[in-house]
Amino acid sequence: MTTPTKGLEGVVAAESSISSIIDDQLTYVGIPIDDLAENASFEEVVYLLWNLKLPNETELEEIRKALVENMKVPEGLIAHLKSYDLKSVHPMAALRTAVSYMSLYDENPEKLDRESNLKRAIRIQGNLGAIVTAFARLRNGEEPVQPKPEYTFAENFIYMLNGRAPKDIEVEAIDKALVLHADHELNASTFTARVCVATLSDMYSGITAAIGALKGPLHGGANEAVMKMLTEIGEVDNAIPYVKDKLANKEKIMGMGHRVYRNGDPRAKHLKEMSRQLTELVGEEKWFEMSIKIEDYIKEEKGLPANVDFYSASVYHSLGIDHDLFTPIFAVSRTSGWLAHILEQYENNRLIRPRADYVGPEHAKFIPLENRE
Ligand SMILES: CC(=O)SCCNC(=O)CCNC(=O)[C@H](O)C(C)(C)COP(=O)(O)OP(=O)(O)OC[C@H]1O[C@@H](n2cnc3c(N)ncnc32)[C@H](O)[C@@H]1OP(=O)(O)O
Ligand SMILES: O=C([O-])CC(=O)C(=O)O
Repeated sequence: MTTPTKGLEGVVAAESSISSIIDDQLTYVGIPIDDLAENASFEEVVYLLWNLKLPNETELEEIRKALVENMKVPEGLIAHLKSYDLKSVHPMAALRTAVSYMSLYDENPEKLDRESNLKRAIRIQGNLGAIVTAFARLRNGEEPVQPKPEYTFAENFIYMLNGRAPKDIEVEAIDKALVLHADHELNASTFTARVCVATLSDMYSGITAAIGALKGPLHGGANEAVMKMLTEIGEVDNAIPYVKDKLANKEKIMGMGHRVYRNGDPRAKHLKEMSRQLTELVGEEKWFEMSIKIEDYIKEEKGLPANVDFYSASVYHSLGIDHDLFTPIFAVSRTSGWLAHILEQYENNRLIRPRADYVGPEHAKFIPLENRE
């Protein structure tokens, strides 16, 4: 048996037409992420990822309407969310459970043809937005807000979170963040989703598994951890002593480093600029200034770049979003990518089952219970 590659680093485990990272450049279906971040709405990206082409005007309007329709919060789901211990449960745990619960209301989740799966994908994508916003409101003692038919996905997300009309700058920031987080080749949560559905399990199982993988602080959970770190640092002058201390204790600096990018995550600069603008707008420039100091120091000392999670933290914080909702927002966006990969996996499926290099004891004897220490 060959020696395993720790963490599967550099291992090519699938063919995919959805997104690529080549020479530190990210594309969705061949389109550079910078072009999408500057010009595309989240709905356009969702359509692109699922159909491998940009939508025309009619197709775009159709998918926008279908997503909004599915952002309506089903009564049963609200009742289910209300049954959680809302004050103590983490929203990622709530989301993971709620998506699994959704499958109970699908007439036949095992019907896996593309048409059924595309309908299901719309339902899952829309409902994700509804679950996160409804959960956020319910735990504050507020009733969930239903989506407005004329709004985009990003507009509705903000509206359903805050219960008031979204501001232009909020829509710009959330739409951009949703576009930037939508897909990322074979990251840990997407791989998880593909492994899960490659057993021919259903889409809800794939998304539930993926949410579980995204939740961890080495992956999507890092954005919440970045804000925890910035809050602990408190003031700009404390930033360098804080990270020096962490590095001296062999602790990781959240939002820094990446398995694939060596010279920088191309998504980070868009969020960095958004963070600059938003922190200035709310008069809390310190979060941006602290972030720059940390980014420069870690680049200099460790040669590590800031990843997508780093500046998204100060962006969401400036929008007044609760810190534990940062990763759920990532999940709402990445669901579009997970669904695209699930569709792709079903279309050319083979069970994913690697081998392990056994390093445990050999020729061990069975000891009867009464003789064990
Ligand atoms: C959307 C996303 O998922 S983006 C990633 C989000 N995660 C984070 O921001 C968490 C912080 N970053 C990390 O933990 C890592 O950089 C990862 C998980 C993203 C990538 O990890 P890997 O490719 O496995 O690198 P690994 O953890 O093996 O680190 C390699 C070396 O760089 C160091 N290193 C990597 N990231 C960091 C960091 N953030 N802070 C300090 N040191 C780091 C490691 O300590 C290790 O050093 P060593 O060789 O002296 O032991
Ligand atoms: O690709 C990765 O390993 C992590 C990442 O940046 C993402 O999922 O967006």
